[in-house]
Amino acid sequence: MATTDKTQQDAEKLAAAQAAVKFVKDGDVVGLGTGSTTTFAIIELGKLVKTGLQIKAAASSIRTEELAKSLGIEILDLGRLSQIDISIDGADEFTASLDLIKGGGGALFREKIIASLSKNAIIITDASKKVKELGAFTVPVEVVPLAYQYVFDQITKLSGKGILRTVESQTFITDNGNVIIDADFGLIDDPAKLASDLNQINGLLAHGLFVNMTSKVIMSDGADIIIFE
Ligand SMILES: O=C(CO)[C@H](O)[C@H](O)COP(=O)(O)O
Repeated sequence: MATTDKTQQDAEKLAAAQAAVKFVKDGDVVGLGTGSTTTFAIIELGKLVKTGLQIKAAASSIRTEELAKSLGIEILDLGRLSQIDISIDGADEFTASLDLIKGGGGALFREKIIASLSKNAIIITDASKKVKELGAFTVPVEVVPLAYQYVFDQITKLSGKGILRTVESQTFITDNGNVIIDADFGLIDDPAKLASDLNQINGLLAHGLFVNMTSKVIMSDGADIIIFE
């Protein structure tokens, strides 16, 4: 049963993170996601590194990179990697068929590159992220600023209601210097079709629908670890 209690949710995030880091082996190149759940995993990895685990990592955001470095995890240049052994990231929603919405933290573009490079793309979540159908959470869309109105209008043509993301009344700017449109498509019957339609839009750098990109979701519901694969 999903909870909204933060302490309980944090306990679930930690449990999922601890289960996920067990899949990391000596010598691995590890892709690190962004967000509160992934933060638990990065801290667990930092502890393992201090006790001798040898890994190198690629980060999906500046804040993840800073955290990882502060814990003694060596960071590689994501743009120079052809493959990542294992990645650990969070999600805003997931279904039993491993379709995801990501990008609540605004790191979706680099997260998608990491997932694309990963042999083993692991998503960790608390129980609140499991849904029957995606779409209660809006789909984040990263847009090159000069294409903003064009992309916004294309999203409207796909029956999406877009809102420019702001933080404290200021336009949110991604680590890549772009803006985010949070697009409400209602419940999404066919995530693969919507993902493909969004992929056709020029000026749209990345969207938060992750379809066929995940090896397993490790979810904690507080009592048990449940693995979807
Ligand atoms: O996609 C993401 C960031 O771009 C995060 O993984 C997603 O928003 C979940 O975050 P949290 O673990 O804080 O709930």
